[in-house]
Amino acid sequence: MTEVLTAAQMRAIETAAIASGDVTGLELMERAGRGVVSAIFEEWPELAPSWGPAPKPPEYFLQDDEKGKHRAVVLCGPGNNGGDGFVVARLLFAAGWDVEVFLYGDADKLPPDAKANYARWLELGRVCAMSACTSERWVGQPLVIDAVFGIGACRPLPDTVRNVLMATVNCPRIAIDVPSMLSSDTGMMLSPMWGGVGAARLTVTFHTRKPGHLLEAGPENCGKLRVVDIGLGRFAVAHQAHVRLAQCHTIGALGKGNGHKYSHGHAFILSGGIAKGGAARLAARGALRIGAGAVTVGCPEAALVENATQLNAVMLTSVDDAAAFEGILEDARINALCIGPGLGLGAREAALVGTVLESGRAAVLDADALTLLARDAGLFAKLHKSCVLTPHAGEFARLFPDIADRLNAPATKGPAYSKVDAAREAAKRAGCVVLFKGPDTVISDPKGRCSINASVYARAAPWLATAGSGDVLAGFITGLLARGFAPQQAAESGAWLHTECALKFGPGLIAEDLPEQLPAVLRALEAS
Ligand SMILES: NC(=O)C1=CN([C@@H]2O[C@H](COP(=O)(O)OP(=O)(O)OC[C@H]3O[C@@H](n4cnc5c(N)ncnc54)[C@H](O)[C@@H]3O)[C@@H](O)[C@H]2O)[C@@H](O)CC1
Ligand SMILES: [K+]
Repeated sequence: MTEVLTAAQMRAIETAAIASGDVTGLELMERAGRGVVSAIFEEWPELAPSWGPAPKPPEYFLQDDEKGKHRAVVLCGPGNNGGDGFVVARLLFAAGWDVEVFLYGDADKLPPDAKANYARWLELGRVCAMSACTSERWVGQPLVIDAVFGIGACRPLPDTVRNVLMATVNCPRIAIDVPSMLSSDTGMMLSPMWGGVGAARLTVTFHTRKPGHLLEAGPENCGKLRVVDIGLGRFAVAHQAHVRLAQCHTIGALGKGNGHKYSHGHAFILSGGIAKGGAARLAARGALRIGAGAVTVGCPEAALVENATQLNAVMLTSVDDAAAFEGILEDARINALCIGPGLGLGAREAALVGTVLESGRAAVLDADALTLLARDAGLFAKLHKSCVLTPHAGEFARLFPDIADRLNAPATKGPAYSKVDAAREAAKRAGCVVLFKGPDTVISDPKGRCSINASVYARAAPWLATAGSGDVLAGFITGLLARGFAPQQAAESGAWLHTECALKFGPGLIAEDLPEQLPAVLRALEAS
């Protein structure tokens, strides 16, 4: 499932499923609880009930010496996340575990399905108040089930809950749906936790990933992430509101068929002056490798010799000023532009940004071009729907200071404002695609169509944090624009391929390596 759903969308789907008569809320809660227990046993098969000789448990799961039982402590909250917790408690108990349950909140005020499962648990064991969950409980490191808050968490944790969660630091903790101190819409910590003690070992969520699993502090706090199917597949949310996981679009379109080089597009990369050309050259290499038929670097006359010694398949021409560039753009075959990497921030460069935008051609604006846009509202106003902006967090804050402030403000009440919301608002204001970079890159078009390229979990590629890697990304997107990809698809596919190239190379990666991984990555993609 490539959809990523917010809390509100998840609730809408649940409501639609129940209204259809297909399933009750109680049944969904049962499926959720069963899914959590199955995920635990799949993750640690040695804990699953077995008819054979008792397998040796991992060291961190205490076996009660007398009874030989595994031990779990289930921390339940006042909503349906707590309800899932009561189901898990019952199922672990049925599997022969020793289970203790604590509740934050008033049992009389539990929502109906949670209350039903609370009552079922009471037939098997006790429920104590969260304030009675004292530290001796954690001796021997029982399995901790965090069912305090799920998608309903929207403000800082109550002290009682925060203290209990902090005290479980040495225990394996399984978060139901989302770790309780994390906003499922934003991935931001609702309450600070010292030195990562909030991190779960495993998070089991339902139906789809939520933005908070992928954005900001989410990945480092979820541990492993598992998505459990609870049978909501046929209930959809309105398409415009969708956020999807980024993917590579229409890879078939990158095949070269029988065309000649110019039928595969001509990308033009503008460069800075002497000793500043490396970034543009990296972008050019990326554009060429990803499939643009021809790529040209344009630099000031004084930098021609330097660039000529470094470029072969990439063509080179001098662009001393905006007037010269206007002349070059009379060649209608130039169909994608890239400006910003290593560009500089002077008058020549600002004028060039203006020419790029006035040409109406598909264009990637990165690095220094973003700073120039932030400085000049007149330039910003020239952005159009064939542009792609590729800011990292600092550049984003310069371009959209009010949006960045809103994004960084602590959440005190829901619904929270996420990196997805920020990218959408920025794209709408700019009137073009915005690719907001990070390990959790968010790509949005002005209509709010949005995807997340998450280089996290199995796709974590920390080696991408290397000088010049953003220049290559700008080149990838420019190359895809030259091949005729729509801006949103070019940005999304470029970001996805960028991560894949980093994964293919692995540790030790430098920016030059990225384009060189593309042939193998594209071949594998074609084969799949
Ligand atoms: N939506 C669905 O399709 C399904 C939801 N299920 C479970 O239901 C959960 C959502 O349940 P709810 O909507 O009841 O939400 P939660 O159980 O996440 O929490 C909501 C309750 O906690 C309170 N609360 C939130 N933050 C608080 C804070 N910091 N301090 C004190 N109180 C706080 C809220 O006021 C509300 O009473 C999901 O996360 C999931 O675990 C599952 O049972 C299966 C299906
Ligand atoms: K939780």
